[in-house]
Amino acid sequence: MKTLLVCTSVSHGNTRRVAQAMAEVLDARVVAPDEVEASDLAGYDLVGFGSGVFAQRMHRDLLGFVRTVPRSGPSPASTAVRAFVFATSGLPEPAFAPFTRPLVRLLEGRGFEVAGTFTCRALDTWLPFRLIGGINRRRPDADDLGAARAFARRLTNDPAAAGDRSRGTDR
Ligand SMILES: Cc1cc2nc3c(=O)[nH]c(=O)nc-3n(C[C@H](O)[C@H](O)[C@H](O)COP(=O)(O)O)c2cc1C
Repeated sequence: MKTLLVCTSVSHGNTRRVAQAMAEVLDARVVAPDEVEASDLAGYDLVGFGSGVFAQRMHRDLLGFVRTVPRSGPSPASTAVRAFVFATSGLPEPAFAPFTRPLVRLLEGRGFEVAGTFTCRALDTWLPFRLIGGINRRRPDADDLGAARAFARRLTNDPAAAGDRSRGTDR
């Protein structure tokens, strides 16, 4: 299964660490949005999209990249490419408004079949938290990365994992 992970990780490299853990399982390459063209995505069976959360939203570079994919999908000739979304955040994800939901909808509008989402908490030094040395220090930790690997494994084992939603270690 040819897999690519597109990841924007600008604050502490938190999401990149999660991406690397998934990439090991999926035997995938991890790239930043400016290292890939939207049309390249048609050549993959599975594409993961991940970033940190900023002002309640996933990173604008990642969202902007997905918007460059035509509404008809990465390639008019291709069948739907499977995708998944992953995010790291300082604060817990609100159940009523998942951080990943806008990107999932954007991807679905661009012809992707979204197989699941993964979120976990991670070091956050946003202004008020910087005063106390940040929150979630040392995260993502071994449990978080283990949960990321398990999520990736489910994507390989179960091609019909549609709707799989993992909140990582949920703590
Ligand atoms: C300017 C700024 C704004 C942030 N806004 C939020 C937010 O709204 N909600 C949240 O849960 N975390 C927020 N965070 C924390 C980041 O989402 C978290 O640190 C994330 O793991 C960063 O990922 P990265 O290191 O891969 O860029 C913010 C961090 C910064 C620096």
